[in-house]
Amino acid sequence: MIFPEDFVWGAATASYQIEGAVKEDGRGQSIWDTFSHTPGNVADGDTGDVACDHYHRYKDDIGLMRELGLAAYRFSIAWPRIQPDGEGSINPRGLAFYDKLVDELLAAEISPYVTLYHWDLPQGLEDRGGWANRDTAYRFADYAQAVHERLGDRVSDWATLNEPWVSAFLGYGNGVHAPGRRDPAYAMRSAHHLLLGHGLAARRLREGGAQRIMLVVNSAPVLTPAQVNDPSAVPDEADAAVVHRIHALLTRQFLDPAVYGTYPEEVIEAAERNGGTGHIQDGDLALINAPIDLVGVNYYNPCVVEAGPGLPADAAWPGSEDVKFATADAPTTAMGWPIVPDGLSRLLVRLSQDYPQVGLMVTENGAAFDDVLEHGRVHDAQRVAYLDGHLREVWRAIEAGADLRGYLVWSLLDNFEWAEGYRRRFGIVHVDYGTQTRVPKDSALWYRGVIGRNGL
Ligand SMILES: N=[N+]=NCCCCNC(=O)[C@@H]1[C@H]2[C@H](O)[C@@H](O)[C@H](O)[C@@H](CO)[C@@H]12
Repeated sequence: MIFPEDFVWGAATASYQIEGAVKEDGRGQSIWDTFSHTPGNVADGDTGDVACDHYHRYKDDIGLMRELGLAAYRFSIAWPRIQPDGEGSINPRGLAFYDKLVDELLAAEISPYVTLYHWDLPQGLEDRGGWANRDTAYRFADYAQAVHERLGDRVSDWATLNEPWVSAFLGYGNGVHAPGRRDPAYAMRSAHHLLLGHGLAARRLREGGAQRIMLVVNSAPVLTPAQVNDPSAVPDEADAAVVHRIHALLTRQFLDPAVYGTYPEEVIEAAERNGGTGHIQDGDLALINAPIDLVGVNYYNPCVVEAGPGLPADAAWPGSEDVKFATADAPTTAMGWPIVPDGLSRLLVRLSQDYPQVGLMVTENGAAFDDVLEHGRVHDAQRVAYLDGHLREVWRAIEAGADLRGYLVWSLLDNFEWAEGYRRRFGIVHVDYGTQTRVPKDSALWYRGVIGRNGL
């Protein structure tokens, strides 16, 4: 299986998950600093205070990327390093770090893919309502413009947001993520304001001459248990309705406004039942519908649903009250997520058909397994099998006509896995957090071969 000649092979990380140095060079506090330091929120009381110490080790990490033959590296910029309180003057030392990072990547002939927001909102903005406050969307656009003005001469690929669904519904809905708020109306408002921030920022980036702009979403094929292993299975009417609605709430809620400037009716209905639609102002959808070049797809597993009793009220997301989230008849990763490789090709083909105007890139795909470092090696055969299986599906989606531009494995390094802390390892490179020693796992060596052959 040989991929297109210009197919982009890379890896992805995020600022709060790898940088550490949370009080260095004028960095302000983020909602994840607050959340992780609040007892009970993160497994084992872990925080991102040190993480992979990437802030100090970025040159060596880029050397690792070069040895693996990566063509691209997706990283996020910590907004609190750029504007410690989320607005106003720019912190030159914060911006200088990313300036050096970009130059080091270019010197290693690695293309920088910048994510402007990967969940570490400045705490000052959260104190003023966070994403539930419409003004945050405008502050995000200001921040995006300031970063692009400094890096736009060397960075061609820009993602505005990473997974707005997670920011809104895990951050403001069920509180599993920062800022840990549990209010379905706030979640609906936050989803809209995140999208508004995307649209406003995308316009500023385009005005500044950005070459490629993308919105990165966590997405999944929404399937009934029978459909997981039998694509020809026909759901009954109740299950079909639930599948349609959850697809609208998980994926279309974000891609329809961004690509078409419309909301699915299921989103309006969910908002009407959770605080109303007063936050959706005339003209907002036109602002959100800023032209983008790509959709970044983060895929881990399918979303398996059937009609039935929903999650408990404090865990349900608006619109999912009568939805039973089912298990798939499939092996699982250390996160308990089902391993269903063809879910990726089914998703990519569906997105290419629903949004033919934009290209696609797999901006995250990977798995956590209970890795063991022994005699200086990590024989992570399960991760090799996971990546191999999913890459075969990426190839199949391309063969089926999807405009797939590249694949970025999640993640380059073991890192701070949000509410799971450091107990879950997604990296193709092992990190010993006590010594900060990096050891490429077998999956990294395997991935290097895939890149060298441009295929499987
Ligand atoms: N069932 N189930 N769940 C599917 C996943 C729920 C949404 N979480 C993600 O997609 C996060 C994405 C994030 O960008 C990255 O920062 C995270 O480290 C990875 C791994 O967690 C993934």
